[in-house]
Amino acid sequence: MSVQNKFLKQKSVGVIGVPFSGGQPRDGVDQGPLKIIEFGLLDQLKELDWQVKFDGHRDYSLMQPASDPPVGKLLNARYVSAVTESVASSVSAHLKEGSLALTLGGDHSIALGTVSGTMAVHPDAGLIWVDAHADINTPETTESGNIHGCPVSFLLGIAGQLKEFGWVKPCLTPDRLVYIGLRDVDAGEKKILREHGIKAFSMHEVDKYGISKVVEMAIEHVSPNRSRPIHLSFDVDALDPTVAPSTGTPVRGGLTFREGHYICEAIHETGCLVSMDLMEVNPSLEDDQAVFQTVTIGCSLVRCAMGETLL
Ligand SMILES: NC(=[NH2+])NCCC[C@H](N)C(=O)O
Ligand SMILES: [Mn+2]
Ligand SMILES: [Mn+2]
Repeated sequence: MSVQNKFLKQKSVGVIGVPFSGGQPRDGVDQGPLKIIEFGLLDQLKELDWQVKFDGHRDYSLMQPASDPPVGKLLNARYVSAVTESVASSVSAHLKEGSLALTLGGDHSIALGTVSGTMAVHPDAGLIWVDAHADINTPETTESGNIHGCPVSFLLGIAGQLKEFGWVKPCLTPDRLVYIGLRDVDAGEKKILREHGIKAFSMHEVDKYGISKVVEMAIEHVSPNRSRPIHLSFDVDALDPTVAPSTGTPVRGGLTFREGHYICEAIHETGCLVSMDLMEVNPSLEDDQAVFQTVTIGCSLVRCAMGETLL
């Protein structure tokens, strides 16, 4: 059974490859989008009857400033800011045309751009963040200084005013955010989640209620009665490292293959998905078999979110 999307004008998708790794220290995650496209994702989406518009892999390295000293603890702040600002306008452009926006990372700092771009067009959209990590550190709480651990705090407007990120508008409210898959949350992040009353289903809740109940509750939270558009930001490290090994910050005890796919299938069934990120696939980590496995799963997660069914 195919599901009609309530918020798209046509069954078309704009695909944005963001070969960027500046939000964290490990090289190779910038090769994620190239591998995913090489693996045939665009043809796979065409087979699902999507009209596919691929922006090409932009060379964001041209945006790297000659000098980018730390801003407080934050590393590569100017570079991350410039790249994500540009990603935001790419995402907005596709959404304004009535297409779905699909962004392939790259590290998760890129979601600062994708979510900003989505909210610019759909200001009431809900955000489902599937990840082992909450990525909600502020410039104050971050221990690593890696901005891929911080995008959500910027989106919520709790990161404080940094002139380097002057373009970022607080576009997200705590009631339109939900997490699935958390299991490695920093002490400062736990405090933020608590203080802002942010809904989060950690692996504990996945064990307790099962994935179908968790996803149902998560969807109902951000899009009551399927009333709001949904942005899905999927960090591949939400999956267990035995399932998706090639990623920069793996954490054991993650989602199974089916749990990850179930999330995407259920979100497709809402008919509300307008924007999706697939982040943190790093094809330079682990052996060829592991890379193949991770890239394959990345593609199948996207296909499921875009309507592939088992029957
Ligand atoms: N997108 C990710 N993989 N984030 C990992 C973040 C890890 C840690 N919480 C940090 O702030 O650095
Ligand atoms: Mn993560
Ligand atoms: Mn993440």
